[in-house]
Amino acid sequence: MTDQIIRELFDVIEDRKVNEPEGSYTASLLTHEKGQDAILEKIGEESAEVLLAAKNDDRDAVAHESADLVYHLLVLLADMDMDLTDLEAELHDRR
Ligand SMILES: N=c1c2ncn([C@@H]3O[C@H](COP(=O)(O)OP(=O)(O)OP(=O)(O)O)[C@@H](O)[C@H]3O)c2ncn1[C@@H]1O[C@H](COP(=O)(O)O)[C@@H](O)[C@H]1O
Repeated sequence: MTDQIIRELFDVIEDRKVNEPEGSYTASLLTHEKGQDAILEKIGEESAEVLLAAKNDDRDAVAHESADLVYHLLVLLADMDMDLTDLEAELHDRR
């Protein structure tokens, strides 16, 4: 289930990268004038929001901000022409 939704999300992100549809937040990040820094800034922001939510013991907010963080990490992988299998391989190697 978790595997599947992450794969689905990554496929959408890759589609946005190729097709750059109007109004796509993902496409706007991937084509941002700041380049990769735009994505890295979001990862920094979302990480801080996860920390804040955890410090406030707010489980709903931790879930919400973690989803934002995972999404932006996947955008970074796509930006770097990496595949989800790169991440999966790394996680498997640690088992
Ligand atoms: N999973 C996400 C996703 N998570 C976060 N975001 C965006 O990331 C931004 C987060 O930045 P901020 O925290 O500054 O924004 P915010 O308004 O405070 O939002 P929240 O903290 O309340 O999330 C918001 O604009 C969110 O809309 C996402 N945008 C898109 N997706 C997925 O990507 C798909 C394609 O989206 P488009 O590229 O827009 O078509 C969507 O169908 C979703 O499945």
